[in-house]
Amino acid sequence: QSTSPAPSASDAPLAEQLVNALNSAFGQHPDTRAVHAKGIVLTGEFVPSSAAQTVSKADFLQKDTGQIPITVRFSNFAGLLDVADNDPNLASPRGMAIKFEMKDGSSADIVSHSVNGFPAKTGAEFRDLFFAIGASGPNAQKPTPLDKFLDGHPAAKTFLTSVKPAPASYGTLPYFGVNAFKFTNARGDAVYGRYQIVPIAGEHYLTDDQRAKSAEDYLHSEMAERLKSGPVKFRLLLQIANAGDPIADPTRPWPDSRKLINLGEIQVSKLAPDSLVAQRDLLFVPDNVPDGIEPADPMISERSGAYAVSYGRRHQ
Ligand code: HEM
Repeated sequence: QSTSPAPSASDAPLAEQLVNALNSAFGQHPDTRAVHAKGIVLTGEFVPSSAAQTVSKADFLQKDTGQIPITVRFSNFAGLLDVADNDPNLASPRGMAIKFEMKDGSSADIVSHSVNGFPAKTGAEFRDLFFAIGASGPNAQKPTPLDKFLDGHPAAKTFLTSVKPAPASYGTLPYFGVNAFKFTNARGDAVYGRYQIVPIAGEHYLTDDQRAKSAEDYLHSEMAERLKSGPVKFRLLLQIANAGDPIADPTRPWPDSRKLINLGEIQVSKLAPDSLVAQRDLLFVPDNVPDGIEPADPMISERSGAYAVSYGRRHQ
């Protein structure tokens, strides 16, 4: 008979601790991701640019590969399936996860969200933040564990207290990969980069009044409506680090002046017939990358361990 570690046991593997920490904040629910639980699944294509192969020999970035089928999942933030799309706190940041499906059966994933930054520098810090959130319910004594955590972690405080306006559409938000990867081209030249995904329709947000009046599932119905007039398009960009830019600290965005390389166009064209069924089987893993791309920020493998644990728990 197997025994589960106590919720905050420090001798459990970090991946388990991370999911325990998320579960302490949101609860553990059947068939539900520990975080980014409510989402919609779509299919589409990625068309690599001719510049992409100058950055990396990764198979999905080669122009001569042609159009690559993709599966995309947009999501709200919280680990709760019933969070309203217009919830002012629990729905943001929004997520965009992409799976590039190669002809040989292999795949590559990008898992991004709608803020250029992160509240924690490392996996351990993320765990401590979420255990603090879990222990700071309405009946917690002041100062709460979260108050204390935020006092010592200014980046987390800024992230949690910054206003994140509700999007008009999942298709009118920019998304950011946040963690840095190393990209190597066929000549062996390497750069560090972070993904940025920019909506071709521009960025559009709701006013507070529009948000308050919008329906609980407005992002789903809006997407169905939007797709009637054609694919929803994004530009996949790579922001290139200058020497000295922080590679292993996602709380620190790189300056906007850094070089951006256009890697290609993402076209999201169709909603999956049954998102709930499709998303159950889907697992996006941040370190699922082909030859030519390597995780550079240690958080990428910490994340990947946690995603696998969450997948296991939601299939129990
Ligand atoms: C240590 C840091 C992090 C931890 C522990 C963590 C943990 C998780 C877990 C457990 C899941 C659920 C996976 C599943 O059940 O399939 C998840 C999903 C997700 N995470 Fe993270 N995450 C971290 C950092 C990030 C960052 C930096 C981003 C954005 C750049 C991000 C964006 C997302 C998105 C969009 C999803 C939903 C993926 C999907 O649609 O299946 N996470 N995360």
